[in-house]
Amino acid sequence: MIAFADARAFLAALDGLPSPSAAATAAAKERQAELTKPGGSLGQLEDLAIFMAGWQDTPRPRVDRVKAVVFAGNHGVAARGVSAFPVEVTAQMVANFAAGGAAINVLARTCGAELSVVPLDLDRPTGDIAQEPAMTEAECLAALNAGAGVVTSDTQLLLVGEMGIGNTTPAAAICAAAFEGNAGQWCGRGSGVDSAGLARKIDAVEQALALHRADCRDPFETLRRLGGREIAAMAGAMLAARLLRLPVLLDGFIACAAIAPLVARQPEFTSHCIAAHCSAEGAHRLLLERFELEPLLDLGLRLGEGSGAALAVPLVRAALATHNEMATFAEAAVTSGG
Ligand SMILES: Cc1cc2ncn([C@H]3O[C@H](COP(=O)(O)O)[C@@H](O)[C@H]3O)c2cc1C
Ligand SMILES: O=C(O)c1cccnc1
Repeated sequence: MIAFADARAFLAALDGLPSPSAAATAAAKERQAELTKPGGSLGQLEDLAIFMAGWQDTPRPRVDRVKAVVFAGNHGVAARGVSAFPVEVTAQMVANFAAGGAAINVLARTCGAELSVVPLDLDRPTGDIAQEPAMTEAECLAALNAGAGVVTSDTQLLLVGEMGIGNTTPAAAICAAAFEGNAGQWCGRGSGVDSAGLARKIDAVEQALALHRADCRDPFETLRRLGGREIAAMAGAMLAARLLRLPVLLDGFIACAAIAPLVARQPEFTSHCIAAHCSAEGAHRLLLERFELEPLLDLGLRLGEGSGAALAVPLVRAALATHNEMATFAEAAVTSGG
């Protein structure tokens, strides 16, 4: 199990990221060229199969064990009226996840992912980022480790989602700190806040940046000052996945914002990640551009919970099924091209 002893260990892990297997990548490319289709004709499905082969270190990758984890947290900044919904909804949705009635329950079932939900101190909202750091060092480390600790090496594909009323506000602040730009550029309507609420949100992010930006020297400080428990947990889980060489399907704006400080420090961080979709929250596209990732799907989703990641699982399954089960030119006695 991955755990970080302190902030330095977390940062050191980022500086020593493992790479995919070059041999398995090359073998999977070779197999793709032998399958009964014009080379490249399965487009991104071919890339997905080769990507999975590299990270699983096998020319015949599999997706039998898909794990979805949803982290939940509450935010002090939500008291500023930055969301269309009241903070109680976070805990109510956690109960809904337990009862099986949320979108992610249905989508995880549909895509054959095992779902776990990790509520993080819901009765203790983080500090209001417009006034103080969201978390102490100990709280941020605990959240990172709560995320890292759920990632196990028997998983073949990881989906990371979140639930936290108000969390598009810290997500926007994190993006601005990691990648520059002003508050307005990174703020959208989240779960549907009205124009007055959006103005309060931009104002909160501006205040948070004025207060913390100069101290956001490294990804730990950015997550601690501007993030939230579920956001830090997502970052911890996606870093642990990398250390265990597990591929990750990235969900929406908040999941991507969670790793924005890691990518700003280590641009190569996302090489174990697939952008499952592009959210309707406008800043998600900006973030994916910064990550240099092309989303697989663009369905107008703006939900989070890992919903977009779950929807991309069938594409990964299809990519691996074609890769593993198609006949080669030799097997099918089909004449290959020059
Ligand atoms: C019922 C409900 C279910 C959700 N599931 C995910 N979110 C999404 O909306 C929230 C972020 O938007 P904002 O920053 O505007 O509050 C997060 O909880 C996110 O996961 C939900 C929101 C609601 C209301
Ligand atoms: O893109 C997301 O993940 C998102 C967008 C709006 C609200 N909640 C989540």
